[in-house]
Amino acid sequence: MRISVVKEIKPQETRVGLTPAGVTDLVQHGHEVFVERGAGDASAYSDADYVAAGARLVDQDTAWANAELLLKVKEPIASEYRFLRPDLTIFAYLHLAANRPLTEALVEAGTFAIGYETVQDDTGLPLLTPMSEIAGRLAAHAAATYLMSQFGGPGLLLGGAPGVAPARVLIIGGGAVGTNAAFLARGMGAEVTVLDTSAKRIRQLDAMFEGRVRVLMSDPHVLEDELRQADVVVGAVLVPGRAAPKVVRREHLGLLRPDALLIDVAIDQGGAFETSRPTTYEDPIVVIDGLRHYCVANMPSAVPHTSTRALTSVTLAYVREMADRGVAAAVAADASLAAGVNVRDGAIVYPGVAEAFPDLPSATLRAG
Ligand SMILES: NC(=O)C1=CN([C@@H]2O[C@H](COP(=O)(O)OP(=O)(O)OC[C@H]3O[C@@H](n4cnc5c(N)ncnc54)[C@H](O)[C@@H]3O)[C@@H](O)[C@H]2O)C=CC1
Ligand SMILES: CC(=O)C(=O)O
Ligand SMILES: [Mg+2]
Repeated sequence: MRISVVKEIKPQETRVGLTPAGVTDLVQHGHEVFVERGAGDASAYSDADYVAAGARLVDQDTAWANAELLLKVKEPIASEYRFLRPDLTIFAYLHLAANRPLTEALVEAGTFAIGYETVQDDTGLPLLTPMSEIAGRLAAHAAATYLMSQFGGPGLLLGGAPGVAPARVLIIGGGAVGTNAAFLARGMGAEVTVLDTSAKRIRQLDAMFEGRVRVLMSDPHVLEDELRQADVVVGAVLVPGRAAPKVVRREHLGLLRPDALLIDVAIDQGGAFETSRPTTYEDPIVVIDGLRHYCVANMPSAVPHTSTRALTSVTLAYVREMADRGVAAAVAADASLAAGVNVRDGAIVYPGVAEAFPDLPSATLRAG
């Protein structure tokens, strides 16, 4: 199969969709791999590394034109829509339920679109989890940084000091993001509370944290009480493939301290806070209703050396499966991969996306 890797052009996106080791693997399986010049630079992979691994270097247009299967990290942005076509499969984070223009573009082009974030196996979301783990850890870094005076914060040290109270971090959603944010924030000495709505998950977290983190079942009263006390609130909820539930509503903001920091990691699915708007690393914080919101939709791009490796380590097996069998046959044979299919043959086939855009064409995913 002809597989292409393009350079990410979303602002400040530094990851790349395949490492040179991944190229070697695919070439050994008899596939042709095209890599856009410079695609790996920010992840410390040079063009020479890709050539040594067996890839052919090409320009952007050629990479898109040659591809049967196109690997990316982030969703295509508007200037890339012109490359979408029916005989193309795209494998990337798509987050379509929060992105109507891209959903329309994929439907109109008839592109076969598989979102990393909805591939689902019996362990959960294997292609989302590594980036969630990284983003969760980075959320603790962001909390520590933006509580400091020099970064516009109230001047609080996350872990406090001997005899002085630590900061209070409220994490809403105790999955991969929430757990990793909690571990790191707790490790830095913060007083951490995690809210979730799944009794099963709450039991797991309770056992995992052994009393070092408060783990509470969320309900409207608990949420309001916790918001009143928080210095930092982290949005980390997910209902796979669907637009994020708006857990913190505009009217809740009045409960918060005026210098509280809101970090909405769930922004890629539309955000867990009603007031959130996506930001980038160029300007991560936006002040809305007087409160600082940190809403970077590609947090792992701050650490591309870590996150590019983590991403290829989980995507490669699926890429190899599609390349070896053909995309349609691989999807028909593997229910985990089939769960990743969001748009196919000009119709939305992922229920959570169809629900977000009821007026766009949708169909039930068929085998083959
Ligand atoms: N901004 C960024 O750069 C990144 C964002 N993400 C996003 O972070 C979000 C969370 O991802 P994961 O932790 O992997 O998901 P997950 O599925 O591991 O965890 C989500 C948790 O939220 C809980 N939940 C659902 N509805 C809730 C509600 N109303 N109140 C409280 N808890 C609720 C679930 O029970 C679950 O435990 C996703 O939208 C994901 O795409 C992930 C990686 C990077
Ligand atoms: C999950 C995702 O959207 C990211 O890593 O940027
Ligand atoms: Mg994202």
